Amino acid sequence: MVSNNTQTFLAPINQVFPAEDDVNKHVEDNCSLMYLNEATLLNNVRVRYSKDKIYTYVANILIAVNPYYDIPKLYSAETIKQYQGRSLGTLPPHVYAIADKAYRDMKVLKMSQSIIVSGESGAGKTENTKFVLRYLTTSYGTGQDIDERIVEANPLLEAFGNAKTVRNNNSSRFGKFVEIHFNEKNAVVGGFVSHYLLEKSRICTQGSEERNYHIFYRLCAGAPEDIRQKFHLRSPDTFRVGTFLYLHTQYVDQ
Ligand SMILES: Nc1ncnc2c1ncn2[C@@H]1O[C@H](COP(=O)(O)OP(=O)(O)OP(=O)(O)O)[C@@H](O)[C@H]1O
Repeated sequence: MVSNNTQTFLAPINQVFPAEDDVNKHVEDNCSLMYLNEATLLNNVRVRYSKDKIYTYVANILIAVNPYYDIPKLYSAETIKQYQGRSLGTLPPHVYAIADKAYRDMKVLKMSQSIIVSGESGAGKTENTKFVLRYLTTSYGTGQDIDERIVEANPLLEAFGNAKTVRNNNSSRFGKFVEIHFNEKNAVVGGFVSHYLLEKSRICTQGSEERNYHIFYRLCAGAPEDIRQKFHLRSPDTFRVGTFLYLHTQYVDQ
């Protein structure tokens, strides 16, 4: 017999798991839960999310919930400073803490480090990857052009490889392997992005409620006159898709 104060119902014993009495209590690391099962883990993440604490650890893995709005100061310059050089777990869970751990491990172990970002469409992978890049270039850059160039390459890549889908207005339709290169003094000196499996079919056809790659609409809206003439650019509503396939291929190949 299970009771949640308002309702009592019967459940098979193999579907009933122990939980703490106070369902509003939350912890920064799921490993610290008194009872660890799927329900307590999800409840912990849910309670934290309701308090704008979108990050939770499972040891040195970070769970991020997409808040779909800008949480004040969560990614501010002050927050970046706070996380610099701090061990995982000394401050509230944050994607900056993961970035800093990777950086410190690279320095100490003198080995390349990888951060794997995974999740369903719209989970926040692209945004969190950008926060990691911003953190590393701001904290450990040389203060030269290259820092900004690494961060500012993203809008360009997104123009050609991101599109509106029914699940995400800015869905990445390609896989990305982002490298950040450091010199012997452990300062950021470069970057390299490899891309995989661009969804090329989207250039010709999109499902209803979905769109072509952002660059298509940007060109239709603001291309210089010579490009407008060359590719017969008009309003996107009247555009015949075949022409754009040629245009997109030309730009991507450059
Ligand atoms: N930490 C965050 N704070 C505020 N908004 C966020 C955050 N993470 C994600 N979002 C919002 O959610 C949207 C979708 O996130 P994002 O594009 O990162 O998902 P994704 O996992 O990369 O999806 P896809 O696999 O479709 O590319 C973003 O455009 C942004 O509006």
